[in-house]
Amino acid sequence: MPALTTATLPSLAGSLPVPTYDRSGVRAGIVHLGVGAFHRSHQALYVDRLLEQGTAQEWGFCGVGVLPSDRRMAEVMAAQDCLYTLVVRHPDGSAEARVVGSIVEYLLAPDDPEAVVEKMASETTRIVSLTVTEGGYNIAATTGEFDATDPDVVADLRPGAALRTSFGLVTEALVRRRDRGLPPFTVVSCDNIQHNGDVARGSFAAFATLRDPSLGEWVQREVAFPNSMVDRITPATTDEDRADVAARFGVEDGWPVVCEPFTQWVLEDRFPLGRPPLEEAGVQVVADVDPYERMKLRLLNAGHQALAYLGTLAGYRLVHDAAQDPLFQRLLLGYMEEEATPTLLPVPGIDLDAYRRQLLERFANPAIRDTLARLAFDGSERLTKWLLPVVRDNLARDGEVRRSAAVVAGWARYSEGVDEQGAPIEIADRRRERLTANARRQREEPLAFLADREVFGDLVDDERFTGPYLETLASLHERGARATLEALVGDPVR
Ligand SMILES: NC(=O)c1ccc[n+]([C@@H]2O[C@H](COP(=O)([O-])OP(=O)(O)OC[C@H]3O[C@@H](n4cnc5c(N)ncnc54)[C@H](O)[C@@H]3O)[C@@H](O)[C@H]2O)c1
Ligand SMILES: O=P(O)(O)OC[C@@H](O)[C@@H](O)[C@H](O)[C@H](O)CO
Repeated sequence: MPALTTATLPSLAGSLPVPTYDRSGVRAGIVHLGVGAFHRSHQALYVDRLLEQGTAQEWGFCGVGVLPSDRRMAEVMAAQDCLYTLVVRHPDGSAEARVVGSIVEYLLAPDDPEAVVEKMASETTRIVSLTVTEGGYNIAATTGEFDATDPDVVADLRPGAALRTSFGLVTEALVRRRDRGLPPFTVVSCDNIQHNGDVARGSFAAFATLRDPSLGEWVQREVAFPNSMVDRITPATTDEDRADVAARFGVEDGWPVVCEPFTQWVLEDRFPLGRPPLEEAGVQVVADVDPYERMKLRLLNAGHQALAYLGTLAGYRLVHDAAQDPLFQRLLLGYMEEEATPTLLPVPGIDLDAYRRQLLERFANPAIRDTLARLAFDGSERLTKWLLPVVRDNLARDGEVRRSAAVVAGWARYSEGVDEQGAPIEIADRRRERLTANARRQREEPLAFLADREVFGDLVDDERFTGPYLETLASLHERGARATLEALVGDPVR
């Protein structure tokens, strides 16, 4: 079976679509930091479509791995000439795939930070895009301030340091451009954060200010950070996925990507140095992304949080298994309709009822085999940024918070690190030690988990929230997740 490389593309063309454009003529006008599953199922595919249409030769990607853990990706990228297979899986079990060619270079920053900085500083780079996860912006959960105490950030501020962080690399590249009389590139965050462009601006400007206050002002003033909403459920690739790609499409790919059919990208049009004609590939280019972001983060991503912890406690491990359970469908629909939706802004062109129902179907897609563990990863960076804003908005308007409180109580119970059968739960969270220590005290001190003000702010002081929270937590301890949910969600799915 042929391994995926430029040389084998012609022989693969009979089994699946491969790039028909001349990749050697594609220039990397975009440097992307954080080439993981999502970048490869989403942004890289949109540009791949444009390359097929012949309208983006200046806009290929140079991928960058910022962390040492990106070494495996660097090896696969090197072995496969940056090519990979993207597999779209439908609920009926059918799948289609294509080989994506829009990433034309890849650099691993820990091996050669200077090469990464020079790539971004070069005149041909006009956009730097990011999928570095919610934690990648170093924003403290409750203060919303940049965390300058992070050891890697501190190291990157030392003159002459081998740069380790996105902040260090991007800022150094901006300084070089400024010194060379080149305009700054546009920075596009594609992470799941409300106002992701504004948050990126805040973090990069805060880091630049630590280097030199006038540099921080310059970043604030001169660098464009458009906001974006991005959506496509993309699980982590498994060995079964690799075997499936080999069996179905006859190609040996070291790191294919699997995703759902749905995809959406809503983007603000602030690109002083230009951009690819993304609307020709299906991107919605709008003046204000805020309503779209809010809708997606509060319905989809907070909905994922509702499945992650309570679903695991109820014995599920895969997202679709939990999402097909009528109890969870009622929980999700009730949360979305009665708690999240009243906190949304009007969303142009979107029928929210249809959107919610489509979400339930997307979650229930059995072909994706997404894991609850992926959704539960780093809950202190996710649940806090997606679900807690819904709670705070509802408390401000005297709205409903019962289901949100149950989800937080589910997270508290989950953080004890032992499931209802006594088996260990692996807590993967940067604040793991604190979270588990607090959770393990809560049988004696029921508010111990919620009292962590760095994570929850002053929610612990509001009885309208602590009331349903404590009730659910006690029920989870006494009766378990299923019985708790049965008592919580009454209405059948309409
Ligand atoms: N997977 C999805 O379904 C999906 C959908 C929409 C948006 N997103 C966004 O994309 C992000 C990445 O998701 P993914 O599925 O590609 O994950 P992934 O684990 O496959 O890849 C994450 C990448 O980010 C890098 N990274 C992590 N922390 C970093 C840091 N502090 N500094 C620099 N780089 C860092 C990793 O090294 C890796 O390259 C998510 O956190 C989310 O914000 C994901
Ligand atoms: O990727 P994260 O860690 O930000 O969040 C986990 C999931 O909720 C997320 O990846 C969704 O699958 C995605 O946002 C769908 O577009």
